[in-house]
Amino acid sequence: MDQQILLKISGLSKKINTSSVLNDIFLTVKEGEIFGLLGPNGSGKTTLIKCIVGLIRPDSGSIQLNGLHISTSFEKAISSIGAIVENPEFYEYMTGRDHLKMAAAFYPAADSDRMKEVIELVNLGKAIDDRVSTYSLGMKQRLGIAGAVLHKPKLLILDEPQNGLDPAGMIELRTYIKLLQKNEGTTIICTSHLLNEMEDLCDRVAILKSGSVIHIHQLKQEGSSRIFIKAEPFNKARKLLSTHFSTIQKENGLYIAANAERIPEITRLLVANSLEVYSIYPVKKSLEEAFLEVTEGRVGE
Ligand SMILES: Nc1ncnc2c1ncn2[C@@H]1O[C@H](COP(=O)(O)OP(=O)(O)OP(=O)(O)O)[C@@H](O)[C@H]1O
Repeated sequence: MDQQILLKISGLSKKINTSSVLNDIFLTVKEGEIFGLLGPNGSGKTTLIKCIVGLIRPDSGSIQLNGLHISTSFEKAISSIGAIVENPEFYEYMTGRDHLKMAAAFYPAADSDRMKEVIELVNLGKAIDDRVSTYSLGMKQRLGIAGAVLHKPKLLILDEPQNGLDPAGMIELRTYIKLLQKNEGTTIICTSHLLNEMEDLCDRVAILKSGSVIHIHQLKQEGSSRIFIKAEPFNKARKLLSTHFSTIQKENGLYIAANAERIPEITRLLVANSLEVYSIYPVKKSLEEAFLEVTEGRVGE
């Protein structure tokens, strides 16, 4: 079944002073997915997030959350969003629990059971009663997330949450974001300039450059545009395949440009030509490859 669209952005543009910071953005985010906004510094990620959460008003275009226009049904639409824009800020002398209590005061649904639930979800354990001054940056990020999901938002937005984290902190953060998606069905939008991190975390990624979406990359997909083949005799296989497909030789195998559905047909072709097939499987295009292709302007979506 097709996933429902939770967030729909159409024709969004924003100028700050005289420069265009967002240019005619079209995006849809599906319910339950982890969606990445990937782009270099200054590409417009934070500005786009600020438009979604109503911190700044776009010049044109529309943003709909669950079918509600942010511009006309702001309060209702925003009530299903939790967000951390830029760094989560805390009072160092207060405990993690004090902060959660303070945030819970805004949400009638955030009772003590929910508080317990979110503390478990981000695994703050006993540290929740320690002062924030004793927390690592990773713990602060997790406390920020706990506060942002107290009201069980449909959509959680995290702006560069990996900033300043060490590799272990990043792995930990990724684990909790994925847990939220799995256990609570939360849809998550996450911005970053870290390509590998986005690849490990997201289901889909939009690549931004100078305020425009230049590519949307599906990471967890069934289909594939390349197939890896190992067959013997190697030279005979290469000659045969290169007459039918665009072929690249790498290590001890061949990559051909074809979709996974063609594997049975290709296997038959190899066998009919008396080749021994040792391996044949689809290969997903990595985010890095897609990123290089679009930023070097070689292909579109
Ligand atoms: N309040 C502002 N005044 C002037 N220029 C701004 C303002 N906010 C953003 N910009 C400009 O808009 C562009 C996009 O900024 P934005 O912060 O959205 O990018 P970003 O992709 O989030 O980058 P970063 O990773 O550095 O936060 C930048 O060129 C920035 O200088």
